[in-house]
Amino acid sequence: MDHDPSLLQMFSISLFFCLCLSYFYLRLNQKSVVALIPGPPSNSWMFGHMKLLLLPANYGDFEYTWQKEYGPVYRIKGCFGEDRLMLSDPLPLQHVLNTTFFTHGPALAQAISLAFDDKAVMASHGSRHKRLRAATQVGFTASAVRGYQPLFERVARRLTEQLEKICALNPDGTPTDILPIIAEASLNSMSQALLSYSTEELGKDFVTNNAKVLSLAATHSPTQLLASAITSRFPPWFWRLLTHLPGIPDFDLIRNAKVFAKAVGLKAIREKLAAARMQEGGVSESTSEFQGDVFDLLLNISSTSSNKPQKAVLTHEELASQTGTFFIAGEETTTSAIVFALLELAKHQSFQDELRAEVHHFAKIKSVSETGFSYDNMPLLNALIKESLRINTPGAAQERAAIADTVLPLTNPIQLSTGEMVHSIPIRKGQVVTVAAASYHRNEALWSDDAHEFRPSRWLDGTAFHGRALGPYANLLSFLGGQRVCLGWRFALLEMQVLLFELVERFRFTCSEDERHHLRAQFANTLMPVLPDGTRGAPLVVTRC
Ligand code: HEM
Repeated sequence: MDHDPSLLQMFSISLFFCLCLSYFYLRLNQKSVVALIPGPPSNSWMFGHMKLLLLPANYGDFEYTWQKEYGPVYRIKGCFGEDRLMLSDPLPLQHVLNTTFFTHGPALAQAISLAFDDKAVMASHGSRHKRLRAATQVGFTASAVRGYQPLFERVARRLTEQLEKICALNPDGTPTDILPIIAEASLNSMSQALLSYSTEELGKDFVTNNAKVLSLAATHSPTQLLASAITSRFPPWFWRLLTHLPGIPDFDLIRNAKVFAKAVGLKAIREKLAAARMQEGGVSESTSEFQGDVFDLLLNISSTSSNKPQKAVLTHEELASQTGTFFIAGEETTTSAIVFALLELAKHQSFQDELRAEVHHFAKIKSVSETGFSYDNMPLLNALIKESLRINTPGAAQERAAIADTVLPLTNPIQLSTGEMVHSIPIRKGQVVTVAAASYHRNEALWSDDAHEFRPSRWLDGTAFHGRALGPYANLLSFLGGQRVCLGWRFALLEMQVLLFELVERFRFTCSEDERHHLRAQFANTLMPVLPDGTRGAPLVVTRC
């Protein structure tokens, strides 16, 4: 039997189109497994759970209850009906952080792209991110950071002098808001250890714009949640273009902050290279252990080398592009960590007394032998830092999105709403997940029944979680982990150790029951203490001891 070739052709084409249509129909209508994972009900299509997650009176008011009810892996609704996964189970968290299947989630990527230079390590991806990380890491290794200790100690002395004056002016013990004071010390630590600059040398333009960008990032409202949910779906070039539109004050601010930060970086590089050239051929004047600040190390001019600039891995342009990121990433996070540690001390007076005894003991050792002394040898000081970072982690929740289809492994199986038990979750490209660091730190299955309590002794009696390693420090997710692990985590820890040591040695911190009751922890970019009127602040009674 003869077939009409044109009929056969038409039949093949129609079959092909039918198959394509069915594929797209099935793909669009195929319910993702994530949609079948149990989670809290939502009564708002527009906001989903985002207001409850990000704008509660006290961070975690809802999230910690959801974790208790649904376990360490559950589904929540994002804005406009989107399904999102909340993760505080170490096994899928490891997959998210340590593999290349995930990148910054859309809202986080948008914030990073707006705030940071596109050559900055935090805003880079793929091979460029790898190269920039490897190059910038040089300024943040254990031995490099040890070299910054005298700089942090100088900042700590200035901070204690400032507090002495406040105590002298305030003998009746009215509370002092310590947040701006610690923020200033943190900025000072950054400028000293990064560039060997005083805060004044950074210039007024840079300091004021930086502060404004930080306070812009610190405001969260329902409207901003919606705006971010919509605009974060646009490609990054679109947001960058937006920041160049003149006449919009917030964009002017963001643009200026980037320009000022880069200018400060370029100025520091020029000055450092000129100073190194002046000493070229001469013997280094430095006899101290100070090898140089972060920029010296990244420019490959340190006092232990011949001071002759050698070929650095970063171009000067690339190094200057990191300035704003280092300041923004390091300043507020460290301020939050130190302020919360002081608030915990104010709430736990007997622990504060024990810690002060330890500090006085080590201060004697330090005064007779700098070499025999290390902040790492102080059990209570380090227990305070770990416990406070666990309970008040500055980066409480971090958004990630899958860049390819993948499968999330689970520690324990989950029963889907269909009744089926699953041991892993297939994830589609684009799926948004939350690395719920704060929930992970309070996961009772890992940290025991008292996970919500501040109990520093857990770090000394072996009851802190010692399981699957997450994060670079104490199994905590405060500095995240994997390829995006915080570049400055050792820097931040030493800064915290030095500042807390000096503060506890000289001052007692207290707060009334009433003030304690009114303080809230809110998360907008960073977890911060907030006063009843919604402004950030941490009023404590500071007395000389
Ligand atoms: C207690 C203080 C600090 C905390 C809690 C903290 C936390 C974090 C977290 C959670 C991330 C990952 C963000 C993400 O990918 O979603 C991060 C990244 C980063 N941090 Fe920190 N940080 C602190 C201090 C610092 C300091 C002092 C510096 C620099 C001097 C710094 C520089 C960076 C940089 C450059 C990144 C980006 C790394 C990358 O994308 O590869 N951080 N930090």
